[in-house]
Amino acid sequence: MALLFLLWILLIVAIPCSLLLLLLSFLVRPRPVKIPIKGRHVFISGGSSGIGLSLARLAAAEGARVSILARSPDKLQEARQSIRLATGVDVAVFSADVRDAEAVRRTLDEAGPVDVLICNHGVFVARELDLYDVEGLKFTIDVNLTGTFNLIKAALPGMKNRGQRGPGSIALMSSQAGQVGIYGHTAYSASKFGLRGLGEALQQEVIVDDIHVSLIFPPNTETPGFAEEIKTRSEITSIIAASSGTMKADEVAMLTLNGIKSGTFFVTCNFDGIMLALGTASLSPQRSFLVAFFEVVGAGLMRLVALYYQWSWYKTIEKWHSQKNSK
Ligand SMILES: NC(=O)C1=CN([C@@H]2O[C@H](COP(=O)(O)OP(=O)(O)OC[C@H]3O[C@@H](n4cnc5c(N)ncnc54)[C@H](OP(=O)(O)O)[C@@H]3O)[C@@H](O)[C@H]2O)C=CC1
Ligand SMILES: CCCCCCCCCCCCCCCC(=O)[C@@H](N)CO
Repeated sequence: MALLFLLWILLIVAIPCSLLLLLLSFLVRPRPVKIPIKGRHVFISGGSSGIGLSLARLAAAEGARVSILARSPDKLQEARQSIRLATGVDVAVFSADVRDAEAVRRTLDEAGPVDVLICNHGVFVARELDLYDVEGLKFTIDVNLTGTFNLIKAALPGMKNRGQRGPGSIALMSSQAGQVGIYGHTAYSASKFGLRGLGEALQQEVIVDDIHVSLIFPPNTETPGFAEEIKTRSEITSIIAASSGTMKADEVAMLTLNGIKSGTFFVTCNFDGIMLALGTASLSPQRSFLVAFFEVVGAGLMRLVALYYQWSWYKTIEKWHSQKNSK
């Protein structure tokens, strides 16, 4: 009897799964790639603080030639000093506002050809849309989205003419708020969702140049920017964003760099991020047939988990408003 049961399991589970794995190992595109960091030019925007500073320190420690860009010259010098103290490596610093396309172009010309571009800069002021002024909405989109276009546009010619310097990478620092809309983050989520469309389209355009795109999706991360954000954001934003916990900048940086090195398109940072990636896979590229397997077999369950989170969030919103109205 037990033997029959085992045979039955083999027939209806193991064989279809094996066939699916075989099919996916043929289908997944683009093909897997490894991106070296040692001896390569890694250019990091927003590299003077938070996740970007951790990334710069990590890349320098791994033997990369590192350039960091940000607006404040003082913060850049402090960052340069802290990286030198931590790694003994002297990084190049460039002061420019990513919204200024001409300044970004001049910066990338001066920095020289880039092998790994990490578009990490970002601003995030959480506020309900009707309390946001138009300038504030425009500022968020201009920095987070248009600024990223400016960086890629300026870096791409040099990246395409790398010669025999191996595969290149363009990494876009998104957020879990770029996978699901978050209360109080209308402009921010719009800007981060925009990075996904940019990344998916760009990967199709630059695969021929052996350039590989990664999108990074951190949860709340302990950084100076986050410290500012939590001072003013709504309680609802805090409750919803807390669904995925809070990570350290060094942890996110290590996962980011590992994701870039392994050519991963969706780089997740925690278990909630893995569920989010499975739940939002849609038509995104996938290089790993194993991850593709879980995307295929897990899609239905992830939708159920997502509906639970939506139920929980709308319950929170309803409760918050009823408490506010009862005061
Ligand atoms: N912290 C978090 O909870 C999370 C952050 N992220 C994302 O990670 C990235 C880094 O965030 P985090 O480390 O927290 O941010 P920080 O505020 O700590 O650092 C932001 C960096 O970006 C630079 N920057 C900001 N605006 C511009 C601009 N217009 N031009 C050039 N550089 C600019 C800042 O330097 P300067 O001000 O001198 O220009 C600074 O170096 C962002 O894209 C953010 O959206 C994603 C998920 C969670
Ligand atoms: C399919 C099932 C999904 C289950 C998991 C859902 C959890 C989502 C939580 C979203 C948290 C968003 C944090 C944004 C952090 C951020 O970017 C701001 N701090 C500004 O930087």
